[in-house]
Amino acid sequence: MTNMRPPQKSKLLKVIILGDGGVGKSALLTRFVSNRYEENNFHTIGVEFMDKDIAVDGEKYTLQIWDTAGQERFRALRTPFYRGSDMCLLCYALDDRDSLRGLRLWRNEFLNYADVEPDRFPFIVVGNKNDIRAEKRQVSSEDVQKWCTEQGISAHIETSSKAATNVTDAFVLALRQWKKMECIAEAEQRQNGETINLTQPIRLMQRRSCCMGGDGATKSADVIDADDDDDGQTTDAAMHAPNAISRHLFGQFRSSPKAPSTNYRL
Ligand SMILES: Nc1nc2c(ncn2[C@@H]2O[C@H](COP(=O)(O)OP(=O)(O)OP(=O)(O)O)[C@@H](O)[C@H]2O)c(=O)[nH]1
Repeated sequence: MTNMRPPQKSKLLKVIILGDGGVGKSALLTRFVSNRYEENNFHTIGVEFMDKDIAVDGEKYTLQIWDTAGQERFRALRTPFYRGSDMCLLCYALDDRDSLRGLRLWRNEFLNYADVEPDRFPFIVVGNKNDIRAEKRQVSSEDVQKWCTEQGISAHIETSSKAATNVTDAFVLALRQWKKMECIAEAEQRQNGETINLTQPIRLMQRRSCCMGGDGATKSADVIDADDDDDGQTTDAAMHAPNAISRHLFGQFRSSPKAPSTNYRL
């Protein structure tokens, strides 16, 4: 006999990162999962995913994060992988005004192929490259706030994969948005008198299909505990590079180099 609770199983959640080519989606994923940054990244072709364990508010999650090709010509390669996503990071670069405007198309493309309810799906907006010099910045906090309000998105955050700023926070923010949506869905189910399966996340959205990577995914060796900090903020310094990381590619790379703030208290 023991009083010990059985080890808590972590929930597997599929996260998708969308945005124009070159805004830094792959850099964000690499920084989050393996705490590395490369100046000369390759364009993604198709999609690739990596897993990362994270603990938020005392609960464990495995985030299966899908990085997609931002270039228009790879549309057909990326869209089949949208279904089954639990949350979406819409990513733009702070030195590229057009990449913020482009998020409307990204959101529409996602809604179209993922077949989810627009008002019930956890989107967050991520402004990457906030390490750039002030004179290079093309998007102000007011611009992004206005855009988010127009689109009905309640959370945005600025990050820098290069300087390792707010990267973990961006994923925690998305996770908290997902939890918020789950709570709303659960409350609605209760109101409607439906049976709630407490072992499963509540799904308002169309569910995942063949695109999940399952057990074959390589996971980072370390676990981020987003609750560790005294002030409730997560920090990238809390991350450690894992021993062996590999990406699961659903396309290939081609080798051509390319050229903190949030509205949300975590
Ligand atoms: N200054 C700065 N540059 C960054 C940052 N993140 C990425 N970059 C630069 O932006 C380039 C493109 O980054 P990627 O991560 O490949 O962009 P992507 O959005 O994945 O691009 P696609 O694969 O074409 O969709 C990198 O090679 C870096 O030079 C950042 O936080 N700050």
